[in-house]
Amino acid sequence: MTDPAATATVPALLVINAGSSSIKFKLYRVEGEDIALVLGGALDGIGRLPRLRVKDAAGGTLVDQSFGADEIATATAAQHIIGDWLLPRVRDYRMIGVGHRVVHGGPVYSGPVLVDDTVLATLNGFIPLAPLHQLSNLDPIRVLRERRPDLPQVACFDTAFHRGHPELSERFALPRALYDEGVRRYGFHGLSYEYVASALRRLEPEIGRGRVVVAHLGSGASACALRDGRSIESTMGFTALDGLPMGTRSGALDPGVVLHLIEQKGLSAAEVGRMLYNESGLLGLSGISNDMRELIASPAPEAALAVEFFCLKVAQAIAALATTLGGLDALVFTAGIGEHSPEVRARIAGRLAWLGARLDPAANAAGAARIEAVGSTMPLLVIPTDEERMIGRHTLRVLASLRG
Ligand SMILES: Nc1ncnc2c1ncn2[C@@H]1O[C@H](COP(=O)(O)OP(=O)(O)O)[C@@H](O)[C@H]1O
Ligand SMILES: CC(=O)OP(=O)(O)O
Ligand SMILES: [Mg+2]
Repeated sequence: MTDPAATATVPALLVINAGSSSIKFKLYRVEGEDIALVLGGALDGIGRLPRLRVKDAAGGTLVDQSFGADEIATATAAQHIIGDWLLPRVRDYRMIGVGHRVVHGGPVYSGPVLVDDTVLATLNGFIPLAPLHQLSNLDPIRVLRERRPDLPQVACFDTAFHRGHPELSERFALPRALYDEGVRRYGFHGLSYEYVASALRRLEPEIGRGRVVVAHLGSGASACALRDGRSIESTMGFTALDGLPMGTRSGALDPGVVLHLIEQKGLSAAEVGRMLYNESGLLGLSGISNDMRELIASPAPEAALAVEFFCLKVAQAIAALATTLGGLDALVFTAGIGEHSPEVRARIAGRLAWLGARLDPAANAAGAARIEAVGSTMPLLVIPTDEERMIGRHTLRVLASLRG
């Protein structure tokens, strides 16, 4: 029998976006300098309600399978399930490499990089700066390096798009030496913002050249000021804890609270970390859920408070970023909440009415690409993000540069 791998000639690459409770993956066919989606899936609810869903490029379901919590209790177990499912599918292709989302590239990386031992060791050093993400991001790289050492792997960073921020956006008001040691505002969700900036350039080139704030509202949430498609400032800082309140993360906080928790309440650093990363945000405020859908549906006043708090902080952040930009030519919503919640978009836009933002309720409810009303001083847009496609594009470029 012929080994299909020996006959497979169509080049393809795999993209992995591994998070704390989910692993997303996409397989792309390489077509010259572009990539075309073959299939994409996610295994989420790891350790709770694991569910593997995979769709083909046309949106047809290839797999929708639920597992017991103890069947897929860890990210490693999830990787094995995905690997076993993918293996016979990727055999039809000539795999040229794998691209990964890595959340923290620290001060070292301002663009995607081919992974080798030195890169991996450097990225390991950033694990404490992104405790919810970095280890999960690096784990599949390590496993694949063992199983397929011949396959080039490319790390693409959430921080890279924000490198080159003006000094004012990068600094904390802390002693200067700390900045030199790397204690800076890095910013995250950069792959998402880079994708949105490229989509804006394609869909609305004039808007793309202007002063735009993009609100990436998902499990993690941040906002970014873009000028001419380049990042000028982000609400996230040294870590992905800063800025907006998130599903389980506090967002910006008076640092005195941290001192209080340690000095007066006797919490250890690990306990404070757990509180700020896992027990705060929408979950902490509501005491009910970290999921915006559940909070919007809930009649509990605590849920309503959490939703309103979130929307207020997002609107405040947008106004602050508009100040950095010296004006606002457009506002873009993206990621899970930004793309799918008309309610949240309406509340945020409502709080920005003083800036002249006006939503068209019907377009907003329909999730249209342009949701501003006639008379709005600025376009309001919904652009679905695609971190995986951005990773795929970067990966292809890095692999092409290797071939010279
Ligand atoms: N229809 C919706 N209404 C409100 N929130 C939603 C909706 N759909 C998804 N979400 C929110 O989006 C979040 C996930 O966003 P996503 O960008 O997929 O996050 P991540 O990729 O960081 O895990 C969920 O926690 C959920 O709260
Ligand atoms: C950096 C970050 O917060 O990522 P996510 O939204 O995927 O958790
Ligand atoms: Mg995300």
